[in-house]
Amino acid sequence: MNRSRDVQINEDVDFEALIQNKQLLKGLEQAGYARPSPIQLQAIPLGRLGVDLIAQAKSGTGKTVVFGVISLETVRAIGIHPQVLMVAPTREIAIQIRDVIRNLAKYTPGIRCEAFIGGTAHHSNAKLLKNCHIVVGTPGRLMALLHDHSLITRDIKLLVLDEADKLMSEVFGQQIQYINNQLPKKKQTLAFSATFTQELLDSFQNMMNQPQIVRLTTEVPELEEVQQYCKKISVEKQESESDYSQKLKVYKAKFEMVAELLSKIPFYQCMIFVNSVPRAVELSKWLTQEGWMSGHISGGLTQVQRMAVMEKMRDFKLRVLVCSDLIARGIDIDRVNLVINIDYPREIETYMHRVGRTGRFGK
Ligand SMILES: Nc1ncnc2c1ncn2[C@@H]1O[C@H](COP(=O)(O)OP(=O)(O)OP(=O)(O)O)[C@@H](O)[C@H]1O
Repeated sequence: MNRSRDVQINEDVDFEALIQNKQLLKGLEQAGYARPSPIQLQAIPLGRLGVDLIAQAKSGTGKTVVFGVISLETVRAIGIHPQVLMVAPTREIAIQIRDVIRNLAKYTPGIRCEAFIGGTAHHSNAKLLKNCHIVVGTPGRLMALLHDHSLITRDIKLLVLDEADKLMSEVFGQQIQYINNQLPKKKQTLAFSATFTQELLDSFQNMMNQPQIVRLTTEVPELEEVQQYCKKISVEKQESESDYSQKLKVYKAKFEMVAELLSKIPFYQCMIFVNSVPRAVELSKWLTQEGWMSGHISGGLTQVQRMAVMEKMRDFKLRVLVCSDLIARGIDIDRVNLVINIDYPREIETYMHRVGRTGRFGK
């Protein structure tokens, strides 16, 4: 398969040149990873040295494998308390990371990785934490587990922050500081992001020790093989018409345009981003009536419902997923080759994340 330059390296290097651990190499091979991507080539050797690291690379270029490999090189299948803590901003990303780590660790006996997320039973977490070497979690749940002392941190040697720009933003920043304060001072910290700003760098000042920075793009990190188009929709406004009724008309016109695009563009799976949750629900229902295998996901659903929708999408039981920005980041669904934004996102970065749900690993 032809992949874009985003994920190709010029050097004649394979994973064996970066990693000695045979079991991990077998895990990588079984997962279908033959050669490292540019971010993997640069960040894995640095991370293995034990230094603090901030790594930035475009969406879908393999950042999870970077911290997956470094973590599996760090943990030992001994002791009953966690040794690695990974934090992700959404429950869906946390579950996805857990699955990638388990896959990579398939041939590494005795290593356990579990996800701890909000919306699931808290009481069963303490049991899961026993003998769990790699903990992946969302900030709120991790804080709760620290509060009630079920998450014992004394053996933690590595902290990973995925989607670090989001984790260090106003929404989660204080929670991350709190979590970090509960961890041993002597540990390695790795942070990953598709975007990079001076603000992000500053936010790590009191959390990292002279971090190494691996930054693969200095411009807007757009994906090379993803073609982007824009379609303007205009609806005439009657003089007596209210803004609300005009808005409804615009949405109706957008829905019809979506149906037209889905019929005209050949695609395997599509993600449609909508700013308003009620509109997302409405669009998904309407598309189902129109004969598309469609579902919707947003923070308005229960965790069980959210997981069921994601599973259906991954199992190809849905072709179209109408989404809020809940899953604009980090979600990796191989077959998604069409993304539609029916509203402009509120921030440029969000646009980039939404678009990055396709073209995964240079496809
Ligand atoms: N060396 C490799 N060879 C082939 N495929 C790979 C390799 N590394 C990662 N992948 C695949 O690339 C896809 C994207 O990886 P990943 O989700 O880690 O990207 P990311 O950089 O974290 O993206 P985002 O910024 O959107 O979170 C995954 O499907 C993964 O299986």
